Amino acid sequence: MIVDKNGSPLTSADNLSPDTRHGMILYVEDVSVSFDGFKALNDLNLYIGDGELRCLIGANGAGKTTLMDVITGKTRPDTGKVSFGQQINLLELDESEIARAGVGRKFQKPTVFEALSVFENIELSLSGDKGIWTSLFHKLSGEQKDKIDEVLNTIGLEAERNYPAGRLSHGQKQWLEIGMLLAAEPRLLLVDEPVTGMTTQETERTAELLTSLAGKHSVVVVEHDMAFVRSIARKVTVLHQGTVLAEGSMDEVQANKDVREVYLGEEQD
Ligand SMILES: Nc1ncnc2c1ncn2[C@@H]1O[C@H](COP(=O)(O)OP(=O)(O)OP(=O)(O)O)[C@@H](O)[C@H]1O
Repeated sequence: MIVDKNGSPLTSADNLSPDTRHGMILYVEDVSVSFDGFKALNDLNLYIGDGELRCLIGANGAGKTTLMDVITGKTRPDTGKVSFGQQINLLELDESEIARAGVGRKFQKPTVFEALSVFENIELSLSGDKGIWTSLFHKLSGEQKDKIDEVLNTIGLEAERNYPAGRLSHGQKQWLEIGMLLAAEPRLLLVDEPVTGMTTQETERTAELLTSLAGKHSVVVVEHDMAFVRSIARKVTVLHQGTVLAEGSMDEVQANKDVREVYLGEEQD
């Protein structure tokens, strides 16, 4: 078995960066997923541009989580193709291989190590599968320290670098978790409902953070907070009954008759 520097087995996804020469980082084509005969995703097509920030909206049960689960390998579709760049077939990889290929996922609830400092939390995610003790007692290289500083700067937590993560506010924990993902340098970040439970100020800061990540990373944000979506999205995809109902700017989708009927109706004045 061939292993990488962390001792993890090498797979076809390692040493491969997604081929984005056509400007696309993610291709989801004709994907269907059934649970006991119920189609949670129904011939769904979604294309995410390299460096794009996309918002995914849709009522409860529209299929947003199932779609994220398919992209990250948690759920296998019955039919369809999912490709990372042009050449990496995500349906052939398991969840950890997909993460190592460069797809990061942030779940709604923050899961930081509360007793460890902000710095140590990021340090841990730099070191892959080595385990907590080896990671914390292993001497960091200058390059690794620079990387952690860069992440702290991006997420705006330099002043809190030595705080135990448990002392951070809810919003700061969410940013720290985004930072932990960034330490692994993902090309595509999937972010699930990042501003739930945040104060107005934290929500604004999160909008700035996610916007700043686009370009270097491609970011897909699932969110119910329409004001937040409006503040960050250039392009919005509306899911309904497991398929794409509409796609375009926030103004375009809000003006779309089908969208108004099934999803935004109650928000129109
Ligand atoms: N493991 C499962 N078994 C059976 N049905 C499921 C399963 N996972 C999801 N579903 C169903 O598939 C549909 C789509 O669910 P999904 O969680 O993807 O929607 P969602 O858009 O993420 O909704 P929400 O905004 O509430 O999180 C729902 O009707 C849900 O009940």
